Amino acid sequence: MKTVALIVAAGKGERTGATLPKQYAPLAGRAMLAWSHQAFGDHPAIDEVLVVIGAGQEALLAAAVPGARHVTGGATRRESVAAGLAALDGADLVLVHDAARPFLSAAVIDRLIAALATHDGAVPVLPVADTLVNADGANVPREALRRVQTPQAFRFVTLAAAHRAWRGGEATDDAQMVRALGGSVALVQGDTMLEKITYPGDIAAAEARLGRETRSALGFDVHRLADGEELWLGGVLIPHHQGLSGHSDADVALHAITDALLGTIAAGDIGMHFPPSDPQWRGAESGQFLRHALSLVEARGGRVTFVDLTLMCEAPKIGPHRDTIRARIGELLALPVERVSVKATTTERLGFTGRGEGIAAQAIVTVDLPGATW
Ligand SMILES: Nc1ccn([C@@H]2O[C@H](COP(=O)(O)OP(=O)(O)OP(=O)(O)O)[C@@H](O)[C@H]2O)c(=O)n1
Ligand SMILES: C[C@](O)(CO)[C@H](O)COP(=O)(O)O
Repeated sequence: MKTVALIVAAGKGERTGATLPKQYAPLAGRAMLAWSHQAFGDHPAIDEVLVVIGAGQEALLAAAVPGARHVTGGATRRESVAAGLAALDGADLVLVHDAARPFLSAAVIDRLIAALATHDGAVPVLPVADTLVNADGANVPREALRRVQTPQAFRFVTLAAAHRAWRGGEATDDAQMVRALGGSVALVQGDTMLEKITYPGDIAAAEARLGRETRSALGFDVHRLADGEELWLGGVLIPHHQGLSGHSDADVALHAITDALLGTIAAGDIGMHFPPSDPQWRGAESGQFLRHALSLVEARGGRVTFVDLTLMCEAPKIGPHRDTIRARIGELLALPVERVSVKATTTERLGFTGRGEGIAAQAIVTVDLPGATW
């Protein structure tokens, strides 16, 4: 069973009033399209994601979702879906989704796919919460009405046939075409997070719906002191009769901060991203590891708000270098120096640090991230 997600992103987004098509506009730190693309990409039941873009939008797509598979769409949403379907070969199920509905949860995808066991199609819907009137002001009973969202899931052959057979003008969604051909379409529970971004102010409202969360994570590292090595701490070369040896320039402080930063987004550790076995990292400047971790956090719409570093050693004395180290860490993280704390302690001559065999570092990094959990 092959299940494909088709994201239609060929619109102009004219109702937002902005010149940049809305699907490429930044939303909580990344392009709107990237949110649903990742939601599909992360879902175990989705085998492939195809994006339908507007003519000439290749560069915008490459910046939003590097490497995304794509095809060029048409002048209307219906034509864009048809272009996407024509580009698919061998799909069993297809989920057609608006790039303009960025916050797609795995639960919605699950409900849609489950409903296809008994129906030709399935759409997520929400009840109407407002009192409704028609344009003349007469009340319209709302109990029987639902608001229809996307993704809309179908058996591929049914949707392709519905598009081929459609003669009814501009359909506003795909489910009505399938119903017109006699297909059954299940209504499953939608999600308020899936609201479509259409008008000015909708992006700000979506970001507010998403909220923000604060996360803190810990990093810890140790390196051995050795003769004939340079001593780099926090990106600063410290004059000392010994230096640290090990991975890269063995800057134990930057390694601890890098691990903490990776920890805030559960992105593994420094060794995973920069394997010590890889000769290109021998003697390398550790600031680049920290900047890489920062770029991963920023790609998720996160920003660092505070760093607290503790160095554990008998010597050298850290006090005279504290402010230089703080300034360098602040520079690497684009963080005001007031948001970088550097502390040092001896271990009372106990253990390997106490015997002067090595230096240990511990860091806690706090970040502010979009509140999404998918
Ligand atoms: N020719 C079109 C028109 C729309 N869409 C996509 O269909 C979805 C829903 O359409 P809508 O919200 O109406 O987007 P736009 O057409 O871009 O908006 P506007 O009408 O304000 O220009 C969007 O993801 C949009 O990119 C598309 O792929 N091809
Ligand atoms: C497909 C859709 O999102 C379902 O609600 C909606 O019909 C798209 O409408 P638009 O006028 O193209 O924004």
